[in-house]
Amino acid sequence: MSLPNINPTTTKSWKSLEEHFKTFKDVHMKDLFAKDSNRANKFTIKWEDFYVDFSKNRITEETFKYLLQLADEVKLKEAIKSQFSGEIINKTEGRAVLHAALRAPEDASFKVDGINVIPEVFKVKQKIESFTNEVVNGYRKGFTGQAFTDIVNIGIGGSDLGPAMVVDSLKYYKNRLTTHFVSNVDGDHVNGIIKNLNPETTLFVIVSKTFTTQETLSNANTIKEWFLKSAEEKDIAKHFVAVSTNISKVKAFGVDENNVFPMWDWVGGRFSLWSAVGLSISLAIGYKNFDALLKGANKMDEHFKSEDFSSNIPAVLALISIWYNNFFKAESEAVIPYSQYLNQFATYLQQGIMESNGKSIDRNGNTIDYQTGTIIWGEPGTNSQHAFFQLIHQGTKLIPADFIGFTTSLYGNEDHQDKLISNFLAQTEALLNGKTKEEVIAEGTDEKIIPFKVFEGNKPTNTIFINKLTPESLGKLIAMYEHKIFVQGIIWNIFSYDQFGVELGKQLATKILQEFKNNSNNEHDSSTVNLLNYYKKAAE
Ligand SMILES: O=P(O)(O)OC[C@H]1O[C@H](O)[C@H](O)[C@@H](O)[C@@H]1O
Repeated sequence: MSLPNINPTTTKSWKSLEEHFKTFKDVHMKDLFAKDSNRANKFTIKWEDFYVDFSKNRITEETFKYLLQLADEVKLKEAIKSQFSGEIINKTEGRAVLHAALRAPEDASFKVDGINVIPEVFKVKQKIESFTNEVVNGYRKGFTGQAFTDIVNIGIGGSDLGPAMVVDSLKYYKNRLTTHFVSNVDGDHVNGIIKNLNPETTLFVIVSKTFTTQETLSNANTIKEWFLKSAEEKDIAKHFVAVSTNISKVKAFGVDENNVFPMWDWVGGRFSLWSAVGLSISLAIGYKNFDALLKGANKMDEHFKSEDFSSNIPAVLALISIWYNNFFKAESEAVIPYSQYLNQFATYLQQGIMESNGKSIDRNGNTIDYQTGTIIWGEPGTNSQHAFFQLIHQGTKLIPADFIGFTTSLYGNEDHQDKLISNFLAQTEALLNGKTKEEVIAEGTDEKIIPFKVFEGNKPTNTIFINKLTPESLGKLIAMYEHKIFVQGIIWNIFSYDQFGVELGKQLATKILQEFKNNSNNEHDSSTVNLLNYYKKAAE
């Protein structure tokens, strides 16, 4: 079996969707709701502690039927099987894509080159667990015999965004340790963090799948130098641990062999928080909570693998997004969590979604003539209501949005929770219905400003209502978006698991850095030459 290779625009369902779309331009969702009192029930999926209402979309049963046909025609079922069976679906890098194996139960089997990887996964999980317990309980000590108080995760991209987002999102569950994240090569980032730290009680977790990333190695070296101002070389073993596939480079850096947490090339960086890359998560909230996060993701994996596409949450969300991206030509999508703790969620998703599906070459190596990768952005409600919601409500662009909310608040403050959720519900209602000219007039509005107060409505949203923000529900939510990414990559017929687009800038930066060092000049365009000279002069 190999990954299907079908240009979506050549399918029957795509043609049906094109025709169907022509009849759809003037359809207002308000009328669809008026016509069918059962619409909300028809377009809602209830699963475990998730309530996913996708009825506030510009779709009818006919649209949904064609979208589901599209999933069949591009052979989505087969593609899911290919992924879960450990096939080399990341063809351009010659790798399997098995982040789902990281959260599978011990009796599962995920084979890479005929070998089940689960025993190896569990060996590392056990190492994460015992290491976490030793640090959290204060048994593992620093070079002056004190327990650790602070953890610093040094990594970037997938080695930073996932752990940073989860630690922040689950801070309600945090233990006595304080976790920091250093990612940017901007020296102000690392210096700003270490200046407040005590080297005697700080544990550094260097996370880099390749252990060649400029930012991470620079930050790790800067921290090592700072550490050695108060400690000796032999103390490094007590304070530095590393997560990587590149064991020899880790050792060369000075990390003790026992402090290396391996990962595997069948885990993509942006899908790696479930591996030892999530060590900082485990340290911050305890292993049990980390494991619950994994269990949640595993439940979503099972749902995605086995559920019919018509009630399969990631598949449905992916298909609806295709409808807007490829037919309505929507340029971006917003993710609006009604939880301040999910502040970093959209930033995290940006890497997952845009690094995976920001591709313009299909699986045959040909240039694509349809739109792929959605642009993703967002901020928590209610803050975002007071910032960019104006444009979603009354701007010229169509911005489909996912609204994510929790029925129960963590601290149980009902007054705030009712206010939060009334906003959560009111916004999607307002985006759906808008406000007509007649309604504006009826409010006694001054005639001169009537047009400015009209809301067209008809703005699509998905409501993802979850019982409570817990490690398990967050695991489900993240995995939901991971699978949405997969489905869209399959439909667009692209390779979602490489990221060659980030290489060129890195190569040129290395060249320019060399020029700074040698005080030499390579050939550049005139703009870059001017900028280089401007910087050199300023830095003199
Ligand atoms: O974990 P590392 O090997 O240090 O890589 C960190 C990041 O850098 C690269 O530029 C990739 O674009 C990311 O996908 C990756 O997560």
